[in-house]
Amino acid sequence: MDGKLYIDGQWVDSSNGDTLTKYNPVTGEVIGKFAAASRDDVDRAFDAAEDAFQKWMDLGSVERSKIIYKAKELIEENRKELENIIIQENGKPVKEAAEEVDGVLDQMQYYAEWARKLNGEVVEGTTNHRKIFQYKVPYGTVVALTPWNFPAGMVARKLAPALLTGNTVILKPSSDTPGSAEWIVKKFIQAGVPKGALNYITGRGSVIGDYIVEHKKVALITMTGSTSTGQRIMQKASANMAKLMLELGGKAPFMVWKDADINNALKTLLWAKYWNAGQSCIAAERLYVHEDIYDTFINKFVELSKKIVVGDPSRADMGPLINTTALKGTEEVVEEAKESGARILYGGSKPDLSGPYKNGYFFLPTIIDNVDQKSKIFQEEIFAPVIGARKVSDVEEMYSLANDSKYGLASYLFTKDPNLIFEAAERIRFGELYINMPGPEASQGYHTGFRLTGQAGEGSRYGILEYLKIKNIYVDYSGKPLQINTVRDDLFQ
Ligand SMILES: NC(=O)C1=CN([C@@H]2O[C@H](COP(=O)(O)OP(=O)(O)OC[C@H]3O[C@@H](n4cnc5c(N)ncnc54)[C@H](OP(=O)(O)O)[C@@H]3O)[C@@H](O)[C@H]2O)C=CC1
Ligand SMILES: O=C(O)[C@H](O)CO
Repeated sequence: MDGKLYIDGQWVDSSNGDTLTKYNPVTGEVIGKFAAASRDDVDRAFDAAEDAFQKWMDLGSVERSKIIYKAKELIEENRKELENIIIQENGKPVKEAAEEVDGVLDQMQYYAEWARKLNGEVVEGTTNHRKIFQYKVPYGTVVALTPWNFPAGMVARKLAPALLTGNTVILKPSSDTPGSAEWIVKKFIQAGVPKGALNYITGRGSVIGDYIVEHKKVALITMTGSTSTGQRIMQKASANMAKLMLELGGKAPFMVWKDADINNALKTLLWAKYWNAGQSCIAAERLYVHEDIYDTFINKFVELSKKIVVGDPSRADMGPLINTTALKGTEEVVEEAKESGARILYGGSKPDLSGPYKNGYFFLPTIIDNVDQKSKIFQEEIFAPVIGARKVSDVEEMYSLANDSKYGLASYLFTKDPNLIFEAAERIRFGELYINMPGPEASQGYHTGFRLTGQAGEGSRYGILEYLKIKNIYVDYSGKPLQINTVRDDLFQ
């Protein structure tokens, strides 16, 4: 990581020389420093994005897609470098880092394929010689704010569609993971994105974030992160009525009915809970199991969770939490659960690791039983390898508990009953329901949520259309004198 900003085609330090420090979550050691952008840097990035817009839009989607395909090729050729950065700055185990890069490539391919397929419509006007041309046009300058949990995947998911559709971009990644974003930006530049069309700035959201999202030149803000930050962005963005795409918190219910294929359900739960150490917006956060199979299912889940290997990324099944704040927050939630009478069936603390991993931000897989539906464990996004469990006895109870959440992104159901499958599809109020299968969301699916999970969505035709506005051009080509009822014709005689 060079730790510089990329503004108007130049790699530069922050104009006031300020920097931030990045730590390795596996060892707690310093990885390096990176620039903390000033307001002046932000202004210059917006000016550059605005200046580059017309030319970038005029290039056309086919030429823009060639650049995205090229960037994809460059990422693929050098993918090990990106995997290593993800491992170092996020702490992901080797296999998860490789999987994330697969996802990056898939998204680049998917979005590039949309070139020349995003056409507007010609609509009939009030007479046969009048038409309304509904153009699909880019918004202008897109601000992309990305999180640390998928530090490369989220960057690709925002850059590729924003650029393909002809918008110019200012990317600001999480201060916990600037390295992956910087590396990907370099590949886009190498692939031919012209100066100003893509700008990259770093700096603490709490310091520079308001200034960015309130900026008078922002047209669209796409952000993935916490609901509280999303709400703040929404307030601030109202200053300029920027279009918002906000992918925020989740609290996925994982429902296991009495007729479920237990092994498939357990395998999926191991993934849905421990993938990225529970730090994903689609992570299983609440386990509702039918009473007839509850004890068997939970006991097996505890036994399997004990076998999850943490520590050395080259052999671990699960990595650490992202930083000390996340670790402390998780410890507090578990303590609170204990005090409220819940039972810790397994985990509940840091693992006992030695050597370089001793100071890493690891937390054991943690399963908590006897959890009250109204408790923090069942209501707040925990974002850690911690899950609360509860018995259910009938379907109404299951739907009502599952839907009882302020978040509404992903949900899971395991059953062999076709009636239950179709009924759940109607009754579950979540943007995604995974039935008898694991996630994550596909590039061709629309990743969106109900309630406090946010606004708009990403992926699929619906997601890419979020980056385009509809402009209406009304034309009369009859060549005849106009008849306007409220304007007297005799004025023209
Ligand atoms: N839905 C999801 O996938 C994610 C959910 N989360 C949830 O959020 C919690 C906290 O994580 P955290 O990293 O603090 O998430 P944030 O929501 O604070 O950060 C997400 C992104 O927004 C930026 N940001 C922060 N504050 C502002 C602001 N005022 N204006 C503009 N941009 C801002 C961040 O930059 P910076 O890093 O510099 O603050 C980062 O790039 C997690 O524990 C988890 O519960 C987090 C990440 C992803
Ligand atoms: O935000 C997330 O956590 C990703 O979309 C993975 O599902």
